Amino acid sequence: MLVTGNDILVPARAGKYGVGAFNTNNMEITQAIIHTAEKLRSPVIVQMSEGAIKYGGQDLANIVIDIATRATVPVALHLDHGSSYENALKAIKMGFTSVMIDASHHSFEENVRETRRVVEAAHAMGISVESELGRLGGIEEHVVVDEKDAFLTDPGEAVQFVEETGTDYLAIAIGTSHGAYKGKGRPYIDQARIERIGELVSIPLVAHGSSGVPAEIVGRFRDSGGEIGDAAGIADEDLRLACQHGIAKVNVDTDLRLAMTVGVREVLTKNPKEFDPRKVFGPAREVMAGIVEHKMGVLGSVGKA
Ligand SMILES: O=C(COP(=O)(O)O)N(O)CCCCO
Ligand code: NA
Ligand SMILES: [Zn+2]
Repeated sequence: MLVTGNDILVPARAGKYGVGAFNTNNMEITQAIIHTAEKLRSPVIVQMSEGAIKYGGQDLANIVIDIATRATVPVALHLDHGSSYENALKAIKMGFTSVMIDASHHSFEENVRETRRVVEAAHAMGISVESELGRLGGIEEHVVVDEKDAFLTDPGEAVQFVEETGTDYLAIAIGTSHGAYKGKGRPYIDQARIERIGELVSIPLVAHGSSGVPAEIVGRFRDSGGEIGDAAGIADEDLRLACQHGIAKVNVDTDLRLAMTVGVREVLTKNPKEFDPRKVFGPAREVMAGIVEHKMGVLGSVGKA
């Protein structure tokens, strides 16, 4: 059934488990996400970035809304990294049940102002809101402490931000970063900081940049002709621990992008004569479903629907 982000994330925070928020750009990705959620009896968030809305528009949103509405587990459709009040409202008009206003690159005051505007409008329409405080960005080991503080979310500021905006859930900067190159070896996650913020702030917390970039998928990507450098993602153990301390929404896009590409490359390189789209995108759907299944196991959302 199609529900709001709060319907999924408030129980997740209370139950100390995480819920995957997976980005989609087409039907097969959406099916891999929602069908796997149904198979595992897990709630799930399907999210579209502004780029995905540009790419698939209302056509894609309708595919997600239709599959989510008929699903036997709770599914929310979320606007990822909404860049303006106008875009957040447009998404709500398109049928989104959760929206992010990402004003984290502005000053604290400007972020509060912009976020509060979206919260008031979204709440008037029964839609829940994600906002962000802190600078997302991989923290290399060599970064000295005060530079880390300049990037990562300050617990005291988080309390003030939540009070002043009424945001429903909060994306915090804890060392993760977007993409396949999150740091050398095991990327640094500031668990103490998550724990501190989780103690002070009771709303669900959001971890962006949480793809694991699993070595097995990276290996298959290279073996099927893909080119990728020294890729590294967030360790499963770090994610599991973060969900014990208040992280409830866990954003994953890169892992699905890699999985889809591996599925397609493996078919096309092994069967050069193949040109049936079902034989190309079907296997890709299976690889993505495997990624979704693994992630739900790590986050502890299996059986929670
Ligand atoms: O936080 C994330 C996902 O992060 P990741 O790149 O680790 O999958 N997102 O918000 C998805 C859009 C960013 C482009 O990947
Ligand atoms: Na941001
Ligand atoms: Zn993100």
